[in-house]
Amino acid sequence: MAGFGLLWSRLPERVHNETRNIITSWSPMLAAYLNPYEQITISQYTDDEQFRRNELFDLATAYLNSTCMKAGHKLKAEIGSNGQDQDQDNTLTLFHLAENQEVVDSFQGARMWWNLSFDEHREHKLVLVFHKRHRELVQSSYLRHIIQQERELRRLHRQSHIPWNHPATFDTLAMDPAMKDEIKDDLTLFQEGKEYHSKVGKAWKRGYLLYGPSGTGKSSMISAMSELLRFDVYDLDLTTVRSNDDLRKLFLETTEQSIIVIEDIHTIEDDLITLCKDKKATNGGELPFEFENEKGKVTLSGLLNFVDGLWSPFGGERIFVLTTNHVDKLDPALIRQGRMDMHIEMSYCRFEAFKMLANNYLGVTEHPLFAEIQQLLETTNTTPAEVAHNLMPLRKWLII
Ligand SMILES: Nc1ncnc2c1ncn2[C@@H]1O[C@H](COP(=O)(O)OP(=O)(O)OP(=O)(O)O)[C@@H](O)[C@H]1O
Repeated sequence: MAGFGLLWSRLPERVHNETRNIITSWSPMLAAYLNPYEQITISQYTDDEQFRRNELFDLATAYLNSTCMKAGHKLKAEIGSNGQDQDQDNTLTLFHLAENQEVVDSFQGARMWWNLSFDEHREHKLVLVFHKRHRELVQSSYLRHIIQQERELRRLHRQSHIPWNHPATFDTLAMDPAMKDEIKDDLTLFQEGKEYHSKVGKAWKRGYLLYGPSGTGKSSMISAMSELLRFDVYDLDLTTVRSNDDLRKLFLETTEQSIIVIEDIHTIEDDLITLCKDKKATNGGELPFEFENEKGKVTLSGLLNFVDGLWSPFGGERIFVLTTNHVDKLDPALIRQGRMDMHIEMSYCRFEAFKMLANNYLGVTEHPLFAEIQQLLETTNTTPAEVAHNLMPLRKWLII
């Protein structure tokens, strides 16, 4: 190489221009041929217009933090929590790889060198270097192994941290059996609809509006959906959102195959509608499509884009569930067909639902006293939650 460098430095005087051009164009190929290593760069953000977070970067970083941590000499530390009560003394020290710390991983006997650094925009990037002969292994197995392992860990982690700890499934959900089947079929059709959605150019998402009084099983329904599809649940707290941009970031934090829930959507709409009405009054009666809420910048159209899943450029499947006790208060634009594809009324407990609850809680589907209970349920508005709550004392009666 030194000889080659020396020769190169002498070239201007000795070699004809054309020869120089040939050598110049050949030298990168020659260098690539001689260099036995290849590299893959994984940036923190994607290059497309959406400037999304690159999921592979996050998964690979998590993988390195857990798998190769012992090999790193330069680490960064911060205080984290174990996800439970923040006031308890349960803080953890979290370690991360520091910038420019190289770590080596080994996969099926092949060595992989990783380095975390900054790109020209001061965003983080990971560089993976490996021997040429492992190219196939890296492309077809190693990266897939990282993605699968970390997604599974994330799923388990999220499941243990989301407040969605309803154990309900469609089997235990007490509601009209025909409606239950319709919802299950709709969900299954959606899950199998990847090709259809890409063919018609629609985001692969489906919206469900769950409405009904408190205690009729809206949260239980979400749990049943997540159990049926094996999707994660994100319960979004929009009260902390300050702008459309925040809303977009929140959306981008969610992963594919997830159920994004906004509970009590009417409370958010209340803000918007009140302001909307105010503007209407001062705006010559024109109802503006975009307006500011009390916090300043969240707009109805931002909310609509959010539930339309428009910020998901590659359209991984997502389900949006809005719940409310006051369906009449919602803006028709938010719940129109195509945005909220199915409107599901969760209603008071009637006899069919009662029998399911009795089976869940007591293991009985028939009893002489049921006729009386049926009458009672048909003449009162009792929620399934109230029935469930009272089934234990009822046990005594039913067994006599
Ligand atoms: N349809 C139902 N089938 C089975 N159990 C139910 C049903 N509805 C309510 N329950 C029982 O009542 C409890 C509370 O119901 P859930 O939280 O699902 O109601 P909700 O409509 O989401 O109420 P809220 O609007 O107050 O959040 C559940 O944990 C479950 O035990």
